[in-house]
Amino acid sequence: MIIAVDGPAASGKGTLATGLARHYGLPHLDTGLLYRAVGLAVGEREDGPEFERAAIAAARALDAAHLSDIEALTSAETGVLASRVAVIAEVRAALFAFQRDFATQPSGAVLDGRDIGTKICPDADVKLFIQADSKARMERRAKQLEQRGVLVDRYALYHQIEERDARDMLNPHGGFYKADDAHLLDTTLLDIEAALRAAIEIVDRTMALKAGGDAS
Ligand SMILES: Nc1ncnc2c1ncn2[C@@H]1O[C@H](COP(=O)(O)OP(=O)(O)O)[C@@H](O)[C@H]1O
Ligand SMILES: Nc1ccn([C@@H]2O[C@H](COP(=O)(O)OP(=O)(O)O)[C@@H](O)[C@H]2O)c(=O)n1
Repeated sequence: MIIAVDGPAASGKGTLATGLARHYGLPHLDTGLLYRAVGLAVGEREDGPEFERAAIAAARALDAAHLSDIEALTSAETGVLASRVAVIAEVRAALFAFQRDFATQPSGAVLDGRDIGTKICPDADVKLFIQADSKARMERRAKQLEQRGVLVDRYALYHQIEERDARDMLNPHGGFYKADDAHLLDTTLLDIEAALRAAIEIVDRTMALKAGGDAS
């Protein structure tokens, strides 16, 4: 079984993907980490040919060693860098095979990101599109960073998230929209347990329908 989980920044897709992977005993790939690793490798530079060249080279050279510094990878600044490298078609192409191979391993898999249901796994068995209102998402991300001891400027964080969401939605190579066959799950009013229960229900119902069973 392949489960695709997409959604905007801090909507809770990683938390849900982790929970679904645990529930169904599937491996999980957080594809945002790949873009973050490329962004981190390039570092702060102005947009332009040099930035593009460095990003493409970093994407082609990416390996597991680049995914270990979780603190640097998950910072809000690295998130913005990730969204800047993510608009480069060659970067997305360089990361495609790794994601596709992960998705199609015999065990099945859960992947979360922006384009899993549209581009990486249009054939996924179950697609979830996670949504939550932007204030809730900012507050969740702020708390997540504060728990790690990061000093958070909520005003700046809100704008970083908005900037990133806008870039992702307009990304001509990104595929960041809800696939027609994706199930929308709004987690604004759900805590983590309730959101996971709802996601499991969707997966079970979808798989039962596929098997020709009656899930009602
Ligand atoms: N339904 C929820 N209610 C409250 N907090 C949540 C919920 N889902 C996730 N979180 C918290 O919000 C933060 C961001 O969640 P995460 O799964 O990393 O988002 P994403 O992968 O979409 O960026 C984490 O600290 C997580 O524990
Ligand atoms: N499948 C993916 C995953 C991430 N990304 C890009 O990488 C950035 C960081 O993704 P992420 O999933 O780690 O970010 P959060 O939603 O966790 O904040 C996104 O803002 C996108 O620009 C992408 O283009 N495609």
